[in-house]
Amino acid sequence: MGLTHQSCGKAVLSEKFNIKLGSDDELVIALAGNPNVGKSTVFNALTGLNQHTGNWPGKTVANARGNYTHKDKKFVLVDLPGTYSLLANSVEEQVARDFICFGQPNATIVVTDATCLERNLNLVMQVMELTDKVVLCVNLMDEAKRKGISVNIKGLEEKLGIPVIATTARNGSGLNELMDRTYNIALGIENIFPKTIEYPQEVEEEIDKLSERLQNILKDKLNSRWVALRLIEGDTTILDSIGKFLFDYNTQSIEKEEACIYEY
Ligand SMILES: Nc1nc2c(ncn2[C@@H]2O[C@H](COP(=O)(O)OP(=O)(O)OP(=O)(O)O)[C@@H](O)[C@H]2O)c(=O)[nH]1
Ligand SMILES: [Mg+2]
Repeated sequence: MGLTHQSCGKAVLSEKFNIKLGSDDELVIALAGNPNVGKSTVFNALTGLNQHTGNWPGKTVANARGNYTHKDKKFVLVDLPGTYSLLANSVEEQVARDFICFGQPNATIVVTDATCLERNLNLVMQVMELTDKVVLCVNLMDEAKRKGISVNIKGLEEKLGIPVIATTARNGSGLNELMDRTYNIALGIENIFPKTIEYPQEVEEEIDKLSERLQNILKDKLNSRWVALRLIEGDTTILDSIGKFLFDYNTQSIEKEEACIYEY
């Protein structure tokens, strides 16, 4: 058997990401976003920790983690490195991708810059392709206001089908609502209808064929449609990560199962 019971779920968090949950009902929240959009500022405000923040990109290169309590629940918040995509073009992208894929967070908050939202939405859509437990935090609202930019938060929420919250993390504005909506998504309280991306028919047909085969291997451990898309794009780094996080190294079955993906 390639998939081991122990290497799934909470055990993966502990063994592969060194995140030990205090209790079984503790919830894990990932904090993703482009570089320099205020992720660590949100992280510090929520956890009371002092993750380094500054005015230049690329400071958070490993996963920092902290805790906060909201209402009756304890949360572990994981501050991911800043990335423009999840396509594993860099170490940062791979670290962020692997955590969202294999850490199985109960929700992922994507922090964005209100002054250049369009560029930031690329990552939001990529995260939405991977998981439907997404919360969009539109940060730096004070800067947007200063520049005369207004953001239609309700309109975004309707178009994307996920919670969208305006924040100015530097002064704490909007963070309570961010925690409320994240709580709802993590616990499945709020009904959401995340927009799905549909590709041209011939691509969709290939996705269907490949993801059906992947489903047999991945079970429900990872979104097989998303993996199929990565493989169609020629990104095979996901196979290394699947081997590392979901399967035992050293088993013949993984070789057989990976070979079966490659054969396709
Ligand atoms: N004006 C304003 N500045 C903010 C806000 N949030 C964060 N900042 C500032 O933006 C800069 C970057 O913030 P960080 O929290 O380090 O950003 P980050 O996304 O963690 O950056 P990386 O880890 O490099 O990806 C810092 O100077 C923050 O003080 C905000 O809402 N308004
Ligand atoms: Mg940071």
